[in-house]
Amino acid sequence: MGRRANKKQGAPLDLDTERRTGKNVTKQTKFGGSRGNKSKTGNEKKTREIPTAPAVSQIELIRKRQQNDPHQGGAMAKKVRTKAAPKKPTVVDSSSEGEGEEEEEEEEEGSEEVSELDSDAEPEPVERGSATMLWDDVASDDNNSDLHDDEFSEAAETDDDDEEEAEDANSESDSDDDSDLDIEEKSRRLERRQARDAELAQAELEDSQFQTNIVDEDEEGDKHLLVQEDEDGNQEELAEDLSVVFGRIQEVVQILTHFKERRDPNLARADYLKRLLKDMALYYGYSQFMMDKLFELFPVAEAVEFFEANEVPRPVVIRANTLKTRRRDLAQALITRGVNLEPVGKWSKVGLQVFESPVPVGATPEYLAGHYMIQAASSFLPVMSLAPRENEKNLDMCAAPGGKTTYMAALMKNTGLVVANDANKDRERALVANLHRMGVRNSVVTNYDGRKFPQIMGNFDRVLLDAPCSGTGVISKDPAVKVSKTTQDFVMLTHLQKELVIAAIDSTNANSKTGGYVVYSTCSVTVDENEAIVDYALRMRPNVKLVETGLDFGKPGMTSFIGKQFQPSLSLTRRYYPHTHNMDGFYVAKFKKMSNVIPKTIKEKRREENAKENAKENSKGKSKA
Ligand SMILES: C[S@@+](CC[C@H](N)C(=O)[O-])C[C@H]1O[C@@H](n2cnc3c(N)ncnc32)[C@H](O)[C@@H]1O
Repeated sequence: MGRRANKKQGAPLDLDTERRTGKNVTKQTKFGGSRGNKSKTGNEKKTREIPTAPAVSQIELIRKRQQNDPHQGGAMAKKVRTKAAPKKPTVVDSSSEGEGEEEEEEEEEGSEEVSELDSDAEPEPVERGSATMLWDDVASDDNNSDLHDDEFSEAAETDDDDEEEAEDANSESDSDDDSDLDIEEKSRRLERRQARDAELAQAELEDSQFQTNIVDEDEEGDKHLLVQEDEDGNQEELAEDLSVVFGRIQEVVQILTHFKERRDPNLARADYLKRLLKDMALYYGYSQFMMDKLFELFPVAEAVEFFEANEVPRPVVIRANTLKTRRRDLAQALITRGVNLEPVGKWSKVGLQVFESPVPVGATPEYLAGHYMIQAASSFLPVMSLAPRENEKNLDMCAAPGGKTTYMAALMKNTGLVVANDANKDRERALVANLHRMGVRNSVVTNYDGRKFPQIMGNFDRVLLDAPCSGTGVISKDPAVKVSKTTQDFVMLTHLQKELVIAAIDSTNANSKTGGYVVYSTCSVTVDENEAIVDYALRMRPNVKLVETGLDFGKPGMTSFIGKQFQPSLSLTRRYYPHTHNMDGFYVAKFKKMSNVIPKTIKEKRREENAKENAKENSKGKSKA
């Protein structure tokens, strides 16, 4: 305890410190910090060093392998990706919230299976990255594995030529015997050469469009854009060296950051951005839709930091259950078991960050006795903002599996009432189990659609709406978000979020002596699920206003975004990011309800005025007639 001096204020231990100390729960992925470093060293030269011919031959060899053995070919493609994908963390716990965590462990096994390229036998990959490794893979089939990197490329380059020369020699010696065959053979060879030349020319053309200022433009043979079409006409970039892609990402980021000085005058900003977004989607494994959507939230350089941070697991944090223990006592008990931990930050009196544990954190006697909840640090924030008080009647509208309900109950010291509602019965099993384990006695579990709540039960002192969301803040936990979300998902989710926030406001009692507050939160970083929803609520319910969240860190909410203008008070809301706060991406907004009367919205007023006007016009018309 107390060994760590260099912490980011407020947030759990920052990534750099963890890298330095090597202590963690947030194990470094090969491509986390080290990925950047590797690419930095290799980057400046790499684009010049990788010669064209081997790269193209490489694709041919892969194709040959795919033709010979489809499974092998598929595995190869996966291997390249696996190399780029971060390794999953070894999970040290399995809480009742831990379904996902089990999956993580399984995924880790899965990724090990295809991850031959990560094995100990891997040659020094730095200079040529996975292109070299692919070569290695191919070369090893030919018992050439003892060649070093440069030899790989040269050998590869000459292999084809040698083959052709040998073919030439053979066919020449045969020519005396059979000149017809000779002509046919020569024409076939010519065709093969032409095809190869065309491929080279195509690669050169594509690449030349993205010569950057950093790369020596006099250098030729800089062929790292190996985009091809597969049989279905899809762009296939699997054979591209991902470390080269990363190098190019860094170059383009540099250019975009110092655009005037470094740009190629023939290329517009939009050209660089298009290339960057495509490269980042490929490198980090996002659908283009999700990459575009998340990228637009940040300035260019910060966007890269965000996507990098999503490749690194967040710290494991536990919350001491003050209904049963004190944080100090809990820490002592766990330290006795060999758990390495310390307070999560000055901002919380109940959080502990776990660095190492010889036992699964979700199976200690203290866990089973309900002395703590395994809970992401970001997940403390909406409850802290809600600040429920003793003897209040409060609602947790979307409560399962209960991380926040149990915290609310603890802050209320098991007094008053917490209605813990969720629309999903299955998820409520975990909620009920957690309430029991944590010794919560002031809660009632309900199973309603939150949108119906004002008709079912109202007059709450405080309402927490931890809304269902796309999960773009928790990509390190659930990488499926990178590819699984579509425009339609966002349309449906934001519609639901709007209805829920209105229901949450309408369920709150503005005349509450102690409260009258609503907290809206999501584990997403998109503006449409956050500021846009809160702005909608302010417009539809002028009887609420935004107030300070009471959280002393976090970035202010956005007041405008890509042509959309939000109310200025949106800056009172708070955003949290993995790359800034080393916690899951999160959003918190706090409303104070001023009146139980819902004033008419501007639209409604206009509609009424129009209706009156129309009625007048109609009656005038009738009297004339
Ligand atoms: C972000 S999770 C809540 C996490 C929870 N607050 C916690 O801290 O453990 C969102 C929850 O909303 C629930 N949900 C989705 N649609 C709902 C609706 N219309 N009404 C009520 N709950 C809903 C989901 O079942 C899910 O459990």
